[in-house]
Amino acid sequence: MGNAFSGIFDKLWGVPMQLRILILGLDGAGKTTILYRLQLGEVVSTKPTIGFNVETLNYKNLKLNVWDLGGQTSIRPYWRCYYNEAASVIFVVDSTDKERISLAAKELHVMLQEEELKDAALLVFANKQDQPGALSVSYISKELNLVSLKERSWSIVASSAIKGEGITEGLDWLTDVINEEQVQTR
Ligand SMILES: Nc1nc2c(ncn2[C@@H]2O[C@H](COP(=O)(O)OP(=O)(O)OP(=O)(O)O)[C@@H](O)[C@H]2O)c(=O)[nH]1
Ligand SMILES: [Mg+2]
Repeated sequence: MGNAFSGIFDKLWGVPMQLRILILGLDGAGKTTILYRLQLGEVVSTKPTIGFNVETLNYKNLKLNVWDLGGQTSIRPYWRCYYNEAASVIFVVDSTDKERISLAAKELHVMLQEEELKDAALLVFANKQDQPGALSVSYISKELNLVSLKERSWSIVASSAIKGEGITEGLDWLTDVINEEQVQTR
């Protein structure tokens, strides 16, 4: 993990660090809602994303370039165009979408096999927890086979982008991991 982070940090030495974070996941999972919840602290009304949204967030001591990519089937092949130098991936799961949890798992593992993402920390949001019957974090964790990720820093956090729950907790974990890596590479 050290090399990728050291590359990112070396380039930015002495200036506010900018880190590329990707938000990925199937269509309708809540990626855009999470991005603007993070940036504006409120719920925005969204349309399916064709292409991407990118916003810069100042979070703690970090400057984050957060890329929210469209998740529709026809757009997913373009995710790879954004992998270069991504410090981490936020993968959003719609916890009410029981039919597509295995598809979400497949897309996650295909994505994680990419060489460019081998050092990227992974934060999974089990989103839409405000909905009745939402799948639990432990169920989603098993379905996504997260325990198989031996060489990667990962965490899964229950969230509701609508209610604003879990989002800060997840980002705190992510920025802590990034900061730890920074210390290790100094
Ligand atoms: N109940 C509930 N609805 C949510 C939550 N997060 C997002 N939504 C709703 O889910 C729908 C899709 O949200 P988006 O943020 O547009 O989803 P997306 O992942 O960006 O979808 P694509 O752009 O198509 O990939 C919207 O109607 C949101 O309001 C949540 O935590 N709870
Ligand atoms: Mg979107």
